[in-house]
Amino acid sequence: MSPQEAQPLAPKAFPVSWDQFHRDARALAWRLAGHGEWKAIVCITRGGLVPAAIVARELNIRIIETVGIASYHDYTSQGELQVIKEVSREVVALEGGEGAGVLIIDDLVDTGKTARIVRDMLPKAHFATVYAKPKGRPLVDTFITEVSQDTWIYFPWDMGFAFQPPISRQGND
Ligand SMILES: O=P(O)(O)OC[C@H]1O[C@H](OP(=O)(O)OP(=O)(O)O)[C@H](O)[C@@H]1O
Ligand SMILES: O=c1[nH]c(=O)c2nc[nH]c2[nH]1
Ligand SMILES: [Mg+2]
Repeated sequence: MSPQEAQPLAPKAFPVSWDQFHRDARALAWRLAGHGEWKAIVCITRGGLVPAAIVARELNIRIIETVGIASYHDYTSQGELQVIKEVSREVVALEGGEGAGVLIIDDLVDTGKTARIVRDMLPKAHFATVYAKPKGRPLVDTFITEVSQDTWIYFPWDMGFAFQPPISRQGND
């Protein structure tokens, strides 16, 4: 089901283009560059894959691990969180364990439930997202843009070009 067909989770829309996403993810890399050397990235799939690729390229990080968490269904509701793939033991054990020297990356933090689970897996890691909503913000160490809790962020990989009716025709049907 598309977000248009479904009853959206939030009334306000924040559409993000590929250009804007690339700029924001690069801005995140600039901010993280001041924190020293990262031994590895753990990206939260699937949304964390794209920002992780951009940050890894900018900061020359070569060890990229994934943790798979899913919770949102059809863009309409958040169900029970499912851990689909755990972090490998090798990455947990880096730098003495518990995620020290590890950078966790996701596209956004919303309620913070996903972030909580991954933080508990890697309590010493640094958690970074491109976007943050107020409820999840306390769980993130570094982010770029905050949007309000009643905003739904539309990522470029979820969108395509579509005809827009003229403003004069909208709401007149
Ligand atoms: O802060 P929360 O309320 O937990 O929500 C944030 C999470 O929700 C989205 O992932 P989703 O579960 O939709 O899976 P996906 O990354 O595979 O799209 C997003 O990529 C974050 O990982
Ligand atoms: O595409 C998305 N946009 C959002 O605002 C959001 N919040 C949780 N999960 C999300 N996925
Ligand atoms: Mg996700």
